[in-house]
Amino acid sequence: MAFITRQNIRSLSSSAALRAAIKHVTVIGGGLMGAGIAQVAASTGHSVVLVDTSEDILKKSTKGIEASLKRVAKKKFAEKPEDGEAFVQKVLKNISTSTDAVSVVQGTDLVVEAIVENLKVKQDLFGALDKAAPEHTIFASNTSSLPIADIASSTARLDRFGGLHFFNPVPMMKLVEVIKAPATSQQTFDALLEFSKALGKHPVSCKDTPGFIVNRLLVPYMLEAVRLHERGHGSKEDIDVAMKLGAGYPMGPFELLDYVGLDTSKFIIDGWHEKDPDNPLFAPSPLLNKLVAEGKLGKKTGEGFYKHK
Ligand SMILES: CCCCCCCCCCCCC[C@H](O)CC(=O)SCCNC(=O)CCNC(=O)[C@H](O)C(C)(C)COP(=O)(O)OP(=O)(O)OC[C@H]1O[C@@H](n2cnc3c(N)ncnc32)[C@H](O)[C@@H]1OP(=O)(O)O
Ligand SMILES: NC(=O)c1ccc[n+]([C@@H]2O[C@H](COP(=O)([O-])OP(=O)(O)OC[C@H]3O[C@@H](n4cnc5c(N)ncnc54)[C@H](O)[C@@H]3O)[C@@H](O)[C@H]2O)c1
Repeated sequence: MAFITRQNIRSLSSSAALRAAIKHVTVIGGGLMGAGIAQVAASTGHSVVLVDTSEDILKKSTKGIEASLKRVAKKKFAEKPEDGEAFVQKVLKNISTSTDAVSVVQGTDLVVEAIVENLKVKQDLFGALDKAAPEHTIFASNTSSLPIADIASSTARLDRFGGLHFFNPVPMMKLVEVIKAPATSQQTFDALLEFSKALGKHPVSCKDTPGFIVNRLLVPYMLEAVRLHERGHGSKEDIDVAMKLGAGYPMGPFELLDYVGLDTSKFIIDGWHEKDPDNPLFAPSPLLNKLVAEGKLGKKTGEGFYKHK
């Protein structure tokens, strides 16, 4: 049985206030991840502004969100398709779009950044947003591989900055890694945990260490798969089948690389190579570099390791 103390009441009311606080969410980057995060936040009753660099990209993001919502609705409202259509329209109404991040963050409780995996670009973005966003606004990055503390260093709100690492495809994947950097306040961390739960996700707590939990284990595995293939010790098809049928993974490593995006994969591996140049695991992959140079970025461009419809 828990005793009610003044401190308990204070922390209960502050966590209730935090829960109530995150209503307006700005998602920056309308690509694979940002569109998914915006969709899930809007589906759970948040008011969302999705930001990208052009109207054309935002139109594509909105079309993708609508298609994904229709897949969700088809399952959820199998018996009553008209309720499914109403659900799709209601969720879409919760999302607006903009190309002006600085002006939209003026009315937001939480910024979730999901732009290109490049430290300088992320720092520049957050540096500009920091000057425009209200005091209470929490900043979070969906980075796969960069230290949260390094991204946050371009702002003056280190205590209100954390990591929210979602998984692809966001509407289907239940996990969110919530990252507490050394300067992230407990209140911010709790608010991010609560927000993840409000999205219907399962949060796990992570320290700000390379790759957090999942990518610390997943990236070396993916790297070894590419090396195995480059050494001529297995075709990509056989490696994929082996990991699906032998290890029970839903996708093989080459299918997953195409799904994640080869550009994003290259950013991750190049960044780790730059930090740890003597580690042979992180050495550049001629095969990956060739595909990226040819614009074959995986599922999103129609071709990567495989051709996609
Ligand atoms: C040497 C140099 C090499 C470089 C290496 C560098 C490595 C770097 C790589 C690290 C990348 C890290 C990236 C990131 O930080 C972390 C990640 O996100 S890792 C990715 C995690 N994701 C996965 O592992 C996904 C695995 N796949 C799956 O779980 C499934 O395949 C799937 C995607 C859910 C799809 O399921 P399938 O059964 O295969 O296919 P279906 O099409 O039948 O779908 C099933 C079911 O799901 C519904 N659905 C699927 N997608 C969506 C969607 N986007 N929106 C809505 N609904 C969706 C679909 O409708 C089906 O529903 P049903 O018909 O069953 O009712
Ligand atoms: N792809 C994955 O599986 C995956 C999974 C988890 C995390 N992540 C991380 O999420 C982030 C985004 O990855 P993604 O796969 O969605 O990339 P993506 O290339 O699909 O989308 C990135 C989007 O950001 C936009 N953008 C770039 N700079 C911008 C800026 N300054 N302002 C506004 N928009 C900008 C681009 O136009 C693009 O639409 C990366 O940090 C990545 O590491 C990716």
